[in-house]
Amino acid sequence: MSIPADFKRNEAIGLDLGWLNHIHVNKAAADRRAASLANRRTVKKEYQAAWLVKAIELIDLTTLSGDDTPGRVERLCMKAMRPLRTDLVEALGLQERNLMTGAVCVYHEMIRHADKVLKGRLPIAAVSTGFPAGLTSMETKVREIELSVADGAQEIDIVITRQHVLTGNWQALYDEMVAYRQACGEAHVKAILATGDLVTLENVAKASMVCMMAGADFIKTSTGKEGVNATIPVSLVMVRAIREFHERTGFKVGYKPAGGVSTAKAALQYMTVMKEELGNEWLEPHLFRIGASSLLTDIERQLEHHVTGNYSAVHRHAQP
Ligand SMILES: O=C[C@H](O)COP(=O)(O)O
Repeated sequence: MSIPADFKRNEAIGLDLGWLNHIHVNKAAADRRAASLANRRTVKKEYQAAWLVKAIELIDLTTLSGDDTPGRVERLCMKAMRPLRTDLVEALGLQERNLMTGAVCVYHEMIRHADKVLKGRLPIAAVSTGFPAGLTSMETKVREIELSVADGAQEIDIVITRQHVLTGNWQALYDEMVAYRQACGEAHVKAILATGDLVTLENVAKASMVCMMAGADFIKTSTGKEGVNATIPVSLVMVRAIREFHERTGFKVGYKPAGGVSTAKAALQYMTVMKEELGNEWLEPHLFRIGASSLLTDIERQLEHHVTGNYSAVHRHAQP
């Protein structure tokens, strides 16, 4: 992932409870705006193909299953480095682009297997801090981050302690996020809010803001394991928090919807949210990722349809 040379990484600015108390979310308005974005006619033909190619570069290609094996992770990494079949790359004129996904995302135990294949050509993101529930001890969680960084993860996807949000204990959320960011060192940290557990959009907005105040590089919706994962209304609330944080502090924080984003159409919707709410700068991998295990397969099918006019069966596309 290339980060612009003048990019200034977010840092802890202190917990501002006054700012937090002024955060309110109009749910009806967020739902209406989300519906209008979701129903909008998306870009067509060549433009759509270009957006889908771009979407590939934004994917954190993910496998987070209890039955993950070194072999599966190695196949995932090969796919991340060569996400499209050669005939499609040629037909789309992408030979010079060196197309790859944004990163791969795995459990700690799989970092070294990913590293064997990727050899630094793509970032490895490791989920951490007792993913997905986040209910191990603080000491264990911080150590887990340190071990993943030592094994070669350049990005750490932490899960927040949901009870801090549900009980309004913003100081505790701030403190844990500061500790995680510190343990990450140079590795970038994505704060998974597990929005499906947070009950209200106002909680989502406040948790987003506290994590950014504590130095999160990215805020991310979900682990993929909650009952409800990424949605457009939640995304609107989170990207608007990012916009407000940028306006007030000058820091640019990234966004990662994750969980259940499995179709090209959904990817285009999330890209539209980013473009309309934050602008083109937030359509680059240092500020936007889509966490997904099966999205790439659908994008490849849609691009094949663009090239040949036909859809192939899902099983014809190499899957990790
Ligand atoms: O962080 C990424 C998610 O765990 C992936 O979820 P998914 O398998 O629904 O695409």
